[in-house]
Amino acid sequence: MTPAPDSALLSVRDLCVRFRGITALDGVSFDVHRGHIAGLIGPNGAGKTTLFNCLSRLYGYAEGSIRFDGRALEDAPAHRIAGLGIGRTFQNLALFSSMTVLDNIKVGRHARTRKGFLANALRLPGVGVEEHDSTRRAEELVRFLGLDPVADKRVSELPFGTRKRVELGRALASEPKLLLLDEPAAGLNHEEVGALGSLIRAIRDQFRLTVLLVEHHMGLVMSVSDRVVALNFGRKIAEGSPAEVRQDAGVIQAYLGTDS
Ligand SMILES: Nc1ncnc2c1ncn2[C@@H]1O[C@H](COP(=O)(O)OP(=O)(O)OP(=O)(O)O)[C@@H](O)[C@H]1O
Repeated sequence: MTPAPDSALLSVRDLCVRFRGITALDGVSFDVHRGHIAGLIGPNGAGKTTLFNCLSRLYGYAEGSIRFDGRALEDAPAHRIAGLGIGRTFQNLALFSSMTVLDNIKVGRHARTRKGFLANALRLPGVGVEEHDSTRRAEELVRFLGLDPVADKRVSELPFGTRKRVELGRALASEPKLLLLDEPAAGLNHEEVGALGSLIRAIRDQFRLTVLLVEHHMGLVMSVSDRVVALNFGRKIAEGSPAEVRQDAGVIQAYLGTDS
């Protein structure tokens, strides 16, 4: 049965993560609906990256559960996450800097192919058809992201903003149902942030995916998100439309860092 378009793709329930004495997440629950762009905000140390790391299975959690696309994420090891349909970008870019733009995007594709990265690298039998398909899909992404002029350039030669787009391409190449964006605006200039907002919406519409975005740039989060979840000291302090969360007294207080 095809799920209703507004049903939850991701359900986080009562999530708790502790690191030797620090409670990084303390009973966090929220849903992200299919086709939505959801923003996750909070001051430094609020627990946003910890939550992302739980979704990528890089961190385990002491209590709680995460359901993704109808299955418990606890059952999936970290190396299966991309294959399940969760793609991710990182605060510090995760790219092979001596490889070309096109090849970096193709690496992301290998989570989708049967033979995988190693078989392709070793040119084992049967990789030809998959290789052709991967190249074609990577080229489509290069065009979509406006990276054609630099497709054959090494990533190390490119400006930071362009490298961030390459990382988006790598994450999209695995055809995720859920795209996790970890501070995509960090290090970008004003114009680039404006273009990023339009790009995130275009990605959601073109690839019919769901986006969860951790971001400090309030202008970007509030303009692209359908829903916003706010964390502070590991707890959810607000959830709602961007307008509701922007006006929430607890959120304002958390950002101002004052009780007054
Ligand atoms: N691997 C770890 N070991 C110990 N403590 C950690 C670890 N990862 C996170 N923490 C702690 O958990 C809390 C939440 O950190 P987290 O990085 O998730 O916050 P954040 O909201 O992403 O912050 P920022 O916006 O600064 O990136 C912090 O107190 C942090 O020091």
